[in-house]
Amino acid sequence: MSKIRVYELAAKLGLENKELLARLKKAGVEAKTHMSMLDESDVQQLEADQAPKETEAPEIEERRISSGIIRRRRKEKAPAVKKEAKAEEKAVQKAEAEAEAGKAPEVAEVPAEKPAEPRAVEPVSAEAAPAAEKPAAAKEEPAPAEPVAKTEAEAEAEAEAAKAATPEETPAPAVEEPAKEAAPKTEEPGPARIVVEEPTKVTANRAKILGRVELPQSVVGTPSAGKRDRTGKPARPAGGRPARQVVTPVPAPADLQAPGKEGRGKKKKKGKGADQFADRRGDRRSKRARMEVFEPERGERYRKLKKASKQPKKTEITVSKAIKRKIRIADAITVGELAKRMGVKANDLIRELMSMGNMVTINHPLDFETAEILAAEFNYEVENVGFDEEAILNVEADGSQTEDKLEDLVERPPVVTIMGHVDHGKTSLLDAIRETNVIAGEAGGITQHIGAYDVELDGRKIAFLDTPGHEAFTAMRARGAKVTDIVVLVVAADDGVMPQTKEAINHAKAAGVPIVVAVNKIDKPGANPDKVKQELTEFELVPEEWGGDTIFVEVSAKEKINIDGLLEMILLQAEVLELKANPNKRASGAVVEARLDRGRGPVATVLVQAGTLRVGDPIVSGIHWGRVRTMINDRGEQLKEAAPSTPVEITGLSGVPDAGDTFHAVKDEKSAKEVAQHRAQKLREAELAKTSKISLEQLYARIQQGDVKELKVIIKADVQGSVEAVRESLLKLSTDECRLVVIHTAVGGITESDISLASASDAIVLGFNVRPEPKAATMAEAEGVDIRLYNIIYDAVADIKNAMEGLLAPTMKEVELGRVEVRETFHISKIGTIAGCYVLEGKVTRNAHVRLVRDSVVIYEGKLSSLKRFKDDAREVAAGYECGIGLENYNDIKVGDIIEAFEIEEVKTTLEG
Ligand SMILES: Nc1nc2c(ncn2[C@@H]2O[C@H](COP(=O)(O)OP(=O)(O)OP(=O)(O)O)[C@@H](O)[C@H]2O)c(=O)[nH]1
Repeated sequence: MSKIRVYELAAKLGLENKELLARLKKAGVEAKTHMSMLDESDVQQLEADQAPKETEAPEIEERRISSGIIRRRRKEKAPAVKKEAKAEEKAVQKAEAEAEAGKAPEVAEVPAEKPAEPRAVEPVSAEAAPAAEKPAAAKEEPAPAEPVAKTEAEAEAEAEAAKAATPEETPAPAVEEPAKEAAPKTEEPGPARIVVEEPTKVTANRAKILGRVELPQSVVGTPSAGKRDRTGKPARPAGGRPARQVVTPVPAPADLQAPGKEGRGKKKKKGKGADQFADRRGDRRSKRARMEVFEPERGERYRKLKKASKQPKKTEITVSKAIKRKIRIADAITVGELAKRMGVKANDLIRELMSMGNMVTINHPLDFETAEILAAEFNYEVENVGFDEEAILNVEADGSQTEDKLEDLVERPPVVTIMGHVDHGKTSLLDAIRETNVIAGEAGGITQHIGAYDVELDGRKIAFLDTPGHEAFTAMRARGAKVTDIVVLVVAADDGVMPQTKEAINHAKAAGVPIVVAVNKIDKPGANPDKVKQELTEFELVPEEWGGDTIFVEVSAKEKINIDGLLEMILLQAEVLELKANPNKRASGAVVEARLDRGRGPVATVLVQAGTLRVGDPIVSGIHWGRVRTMINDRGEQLKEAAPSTPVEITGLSGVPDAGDTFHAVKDEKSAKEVAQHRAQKLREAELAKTSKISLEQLYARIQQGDVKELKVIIKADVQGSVEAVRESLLKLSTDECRLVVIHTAVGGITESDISLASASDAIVLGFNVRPEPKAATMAEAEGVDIRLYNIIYDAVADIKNAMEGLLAPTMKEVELGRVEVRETFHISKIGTIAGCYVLEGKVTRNAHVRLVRDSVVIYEGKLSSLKRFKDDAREVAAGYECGIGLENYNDIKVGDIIEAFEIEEVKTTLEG
């Protein structure tokens, strides 16, 4: 090498340009910048200058920590490296001393470098190795690339310390392994894999060297030291410096830890969170590294443990605490939700429910009781935290008023509904009453038709509901309102008892409301009140003069004859009923009718049944709530308050409630809103649940549960004879467990009125050779009313008997295909009558079963003999098309008849509720 630039040399020596420049300057070599050129002589001069200093440089602070452990701290940076190296030699020194002889020449080659020059670590020490072995028996494996301190002087100087240290070191064979690893690494550093510290000599003892890795850390305590620590690798020269191959006597663990702590402390001060973590991580790693070095067994254990902890845990079946086994539900819960809360499979719940006789799906809502029983099976408890509406409304659980103290009760006017057959004079009678008995002192108010009104007779009031007819009456009852105290049954004296008269009687009886009979139109020439009385005895309405207890009043609505007499009798009946209410509490009652007024918003006519309603009262009705804004009566008078049995029209509700909804005045608007919202929620749930009314399928289960003590039946048939025959047969089926009660019978198709009665009374409807009117069928479906249609009385009786015994066989269910109207008929000789039809809805198929219905009565049931579209045979004809239909063996088809097409499907009886 002839010439070299400063930076090249610096790189070669692993020094900073600056540092090298400084050294050069010191050595008297002129070099200005890193680009300056140096001669060989310059370099030698530099080396010469450095060499002697080396020996002095090492300045080590030594402290004996415990027997055999000496902590050394380097005081200066650069030179320290060498010092340590030398200092550490202890273990080696002897070896060195001897080895020197052999080594010297080698080292001599590079004497100039010694001053601090790193040296390419080459397979140098082949020779050194054996030498090293000698001194420290424990230290085998002379590191080939080992840099070693060589200077004799040093070696000697340290010999002493070394001796002291050796005994300790030797016994640590574990150190050897890491040492091996360390070795190659030392080679890597720096561009010029230099390592050797000049003054030192090659030592064999590199096994320990590995451990030394720690020492520099402790000594330097710089961040870079921390890093080294973390990787667990041997020290790497920071900034490209050669690693210091320092052999320390066995580093004391305490000593080792200290630097780590220090480092951490420093970082904390810097306040760098991320660093802290990194540091901690590093610390942990170094700890492990140490563990591996010093406690291999423990390290192994640690690894195993770690491995074990990573393995996925096996699922353990745990039994939750008692408190967790309590499920809080609000009134109802679906099967799926309950399963989820209990942490069991929904299928298991469904299986359990099936074993309890309930066929349900995952979305089936369970009421509190069922949920409670079910949960108990799984060791869970169910708590009903449902919204306590009753408490807010101050009513009993069944919706009735809470018991008032006797002294609080005062007499209240009766509430009357007028019923009767069409045209028997209901409206006329209502008008007559109203006109003749206006409340005294009325100051010319304009009559308002608010759906109810009250009249006064001798200071005693009577409230009349303005919507005559049993349909409205029962509709209200079906909604839960028990409004009417007395039914006035209007029967035209010239007409007598008619079908609707009968219906009205049955509806009133089903509601348990007493009847006052008004025999109307007595002014008519053909009037025969006695005939009416006679006819009514059939219905257990026997006049008092004939020994019965029914009040009969003969009136003429048209001529206003005996209207007061009727009122008198109504009041008399009311007295018997001892109608009382407590006016001194928050009002409650029923909605008689309601509508949306363009100007005033929702308007409702309510009948106060208890308490006193005042303007400004917060109220809730159905799913609506609000505050009473205005209150008027049927005479258009503004009222401030309304006492029991007063019908008033109010505004202020948030929406239009339904007729028959109850209303309650509550403490404040907030409560009103809460109740309304809760009801809306329940309504949605009910929609989902669609709990049906009683049906034959569930009759047995319900009898068993004690739910059903009597089965109410409505019988409709094509002829009176059938009605009677069925009634007789059914009544004989009554048992101790379940009594059969026929609440209504009539000839004719099944009407909406029948369905509404069945719905209100939880009855089933039996039809013999009759069909439900289309609207009635829809209503029955909506209300969940069970309609059973038969052709043969025996079948009906057998079905009910079996149902009561839980033996209801699979039943044949009709699947309706379509309805066809007969619009024309043609008689074709030899073939018979062909009906020209129009398919109203659904479809009719060639193989369908059909039923010919005339006025809701089944005239024929059988099969089609032909189905044609124009002249062609058709397999099916859909709604909106015309077709020609012939019926098998039946020709008496008439225009206006309805042909119902259906298929028969067998349905297994289920116990699903
Ligand atoms: N002669 C006579 N006719 C009466 C009497 N009451 C009602 N009418 C007549 O009977 C017919 C029917 O009377 P409404 O009051 O409409 O009978 P309704 O029962 O209300 O009839 P619907 O509303 O159709 O159910 C009317 O033409 C009345 O004028 C009465 O006391 N005497």
